[in-house]
Amino acid sequence: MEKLLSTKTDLKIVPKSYILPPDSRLGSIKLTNHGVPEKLLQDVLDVTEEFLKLSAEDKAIAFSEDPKQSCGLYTSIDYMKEQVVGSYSVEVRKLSLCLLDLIGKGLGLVPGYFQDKTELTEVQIMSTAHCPPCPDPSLTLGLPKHSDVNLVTLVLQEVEDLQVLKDGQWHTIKPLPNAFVVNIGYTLQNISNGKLRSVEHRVVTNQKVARTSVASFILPSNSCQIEPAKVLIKDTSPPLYNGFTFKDFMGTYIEDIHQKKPPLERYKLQV
Ligand SMILES: O=C(O)CCC(=O)C(=O)O
Ligand SMILES: [Fe+2]
Repeated sequence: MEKLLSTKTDLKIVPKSYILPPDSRLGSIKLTNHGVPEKLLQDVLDVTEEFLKLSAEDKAIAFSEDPKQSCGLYTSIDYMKEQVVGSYSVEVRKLSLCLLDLIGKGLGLVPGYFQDKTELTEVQIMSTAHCPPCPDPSLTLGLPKHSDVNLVTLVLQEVEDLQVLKDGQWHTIKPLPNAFVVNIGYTLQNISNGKLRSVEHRVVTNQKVARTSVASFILPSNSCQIEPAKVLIKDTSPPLYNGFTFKDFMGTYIEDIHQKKPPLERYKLQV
């Protein structure tokens, strides 16, 4: 994979095992040997944990109700920390786009499908989730059950509390050292005309250790039109979903999540 990052357009070197189907067992891929330096992975988790250990007053300085407001304050007081988070976000974006190239190849899309239409992968959001040890894990979750709204999410995790739902059963995704967990989001499910499916996941709590994870999401711009890729539509495989602008989908996604409805259901076509 290291080679891939520097020779992105030459996909002939990709071993078949990197191309679809990913992990058909659980619908969630563990990505190793990806070329992002191990030290950078550890450093970004360390910087995140340091931030979370700050006092509530210090963290409040970086707080904003506005989701468009970036949290630059903490890392910008320290050049080294800014470098870590900056380099990490660049590397993880490169890797995500590379992965989307491979997914596109696996689906039979034209080379560069995700990157040539720059609007499709214009936005990157990084988030962190922190769960302190919980005296009674049966009483609460770290993150409730959901599927991601975007194209792909790369999660760094060290503690095994991430679970995915498969055939009505929750399965724990065991962390592998220096690996990313890759989750497919609803936007990619629509583009792939259902060939790839977003996976429902949640984070449970545990009694013994605190857990911190760092997730990076690749999303379209708000005005981007999302629809099943034309090359995937044939007499034998009609479109499964209506198109939408990403902004409209974000709105209905939030509404449907609150009402516990599957967010792509209202866009489904009768076939
Ligand atoms: O913390 C994790 O392992 C998962 C995070 C996640 O699912 C999310 O932020 O959407
Ligand atoms: Fe998620």
